[in-house]
Amino acid sequence: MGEVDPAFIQAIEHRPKLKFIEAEAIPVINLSVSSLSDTKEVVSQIGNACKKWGFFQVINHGVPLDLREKIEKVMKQFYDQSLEEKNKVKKDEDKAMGYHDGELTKNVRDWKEVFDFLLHNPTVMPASHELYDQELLTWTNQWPQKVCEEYAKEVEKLAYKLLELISLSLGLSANRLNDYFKDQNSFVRLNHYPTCPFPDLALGVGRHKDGGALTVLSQDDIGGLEVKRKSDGEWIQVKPTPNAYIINLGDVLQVWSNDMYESVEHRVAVNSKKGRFSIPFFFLPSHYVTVKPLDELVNEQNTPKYKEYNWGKYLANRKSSNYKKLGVENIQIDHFRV
Ligand SMILES: O=C(O)CCC(=O)C(=O)O
Ligand SMILES: [Fe+2]
Repeated sequence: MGEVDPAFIQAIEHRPKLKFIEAEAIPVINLSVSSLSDTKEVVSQIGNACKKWGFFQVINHGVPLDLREKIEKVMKQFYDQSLEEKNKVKKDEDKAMGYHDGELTKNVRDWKEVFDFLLHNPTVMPASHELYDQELLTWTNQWPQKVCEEYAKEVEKLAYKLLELISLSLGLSANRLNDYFKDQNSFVRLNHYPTCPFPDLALGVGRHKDGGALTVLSQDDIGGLEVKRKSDGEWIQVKPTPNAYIINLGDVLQVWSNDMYESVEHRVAVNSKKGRFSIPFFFLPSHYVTVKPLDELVNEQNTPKYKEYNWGKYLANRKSSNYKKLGVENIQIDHFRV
């Protein structure tokens, strides 16, 4: 990744900013509750953060710190290997999970390398994104490491806790959304953003919205994640908070909530001095789930704003654009707007 390869260059309007305005920080929410009134307060903070930002951070989240440190160590060891070694567990159009260093976001290459692994190994998925094709297949993990499995299970617990709090914040019962995750496609990504000689031209991950329900992200102390502020479209840095998790809502929650909450655009800036690591857990429904605005949240005045769609097909469609440069934009939730 040494030379200035034009494949990495962002269009001028999407290049990272060199100067940031002083901005109000993304809310930090303390999840440790000891009473019903504490829970109510947390639910209200989460609801407000979901409406205002689509992003928040959580502390006292219950994921053991030593496990997080262990997976960070394993991740660094993995990326320290030669490209030849890493390519032994490469993912491609047939193998959905594994290593890759050539992913694209919106047809521009990202300055990053990734390693993906499933929470549930194996996981059932549609064989293709074509709606007529009913064939299913299984996704499986490569390079299984015990610590990866343990970490994913702990973050899954946090994801359910957040799902329940979000559900309450929408005025629903705590477990209203849980059944959609019975055979979930959730996976963890180990992101490495190497130092970049032209950080003013490239991005670690180009602007995008996460397609799933929720993302539970651990970042190191380098910084680089930027969120598009809903009020004015400014890019705001998410300053690292030690041991916190960053939570953002994905397209599925936007649709379920019928736009009460939105999946907000974000991107990752890189830098020329230090590499950065981050670990998102993408909390994704089961492949057969039909995503549509929840019946409880629509009525005659507030009619459904989205057509229903099949989650597995949506995911398969997104995956198919990760490596190939397409002549068209890849699938976006706005394509399902009524
Ligand atoms: O590395 C980060 O901070 C965010 C990564 C991200 O947005 C993603 O992988 O979807
Ligand atoms: Fe993302």
